[in-house]
Amino acid sequence: MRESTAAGVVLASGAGTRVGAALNKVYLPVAGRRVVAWSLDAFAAAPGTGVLVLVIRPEDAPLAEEVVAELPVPVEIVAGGPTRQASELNALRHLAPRIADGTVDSVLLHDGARPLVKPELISAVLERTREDGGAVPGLAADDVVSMAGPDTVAGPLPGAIRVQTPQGFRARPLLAAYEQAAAEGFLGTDTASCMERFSTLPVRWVPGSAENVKITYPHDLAVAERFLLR
Ligand SMILES: C[C@](O)(CO)[C@H](O)COP(=O)(O)O
Repeated sequence: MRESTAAGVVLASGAGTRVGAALNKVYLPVAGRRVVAWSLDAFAAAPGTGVLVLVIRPEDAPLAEEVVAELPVPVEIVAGGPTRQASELNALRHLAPRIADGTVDSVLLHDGARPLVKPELISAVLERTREDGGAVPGLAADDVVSMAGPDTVAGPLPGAIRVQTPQGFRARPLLAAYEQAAAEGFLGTDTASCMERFSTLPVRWVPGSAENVKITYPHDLAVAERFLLR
């Protein structure tokens, strides 16, 4: 019988303009390494993700090569597209032969800009993905989350959670959903938004981590550095 594994897909093909740096934010240094090196390392340490893919902007290829050369496991580099949706699709098409033959049974997609993800969270998402088909990490909001009008609030959104990555899905329905989304020109905010629209898989949530911050603004780098050096 053929062995199946999960694939970790780390997305590093965004522009990251909000951080205000000349360099793609995932290659900025934090706690002595580049941001994306921390993210990839967590996947390398997680049991069960036997395939690792890094999705890049072609112009970042020399930096990406430098990062993957220092990792303890092989990383497959794939060129991203103009949107997150297109980059995810490129990664899934790259994996398509292994998805078709069952070698890759699940795919976990992760923001390269979340360097504090822990192998334990990756494992929790993978376990729930294998059980139910789809899983994301979520954090209950500490503050009230309200719908905002132009200058008023329209009441709390009950049960709101903050969604993080990695987001995991069974590989075959994931690829099928992304192909259908591409045919219909759909642009999602994250993997779950595409799956909610184009698949019948439930998207479960597992407890995320307050430390699993996303580098979006300059101050996020300082926060991440403090956590990583601890
Ligand atoms: C996927 C995500 O991390 C969920 O919170 C988030 O949507 C990514 O946002 P970005 O603007 O693409 O960094």
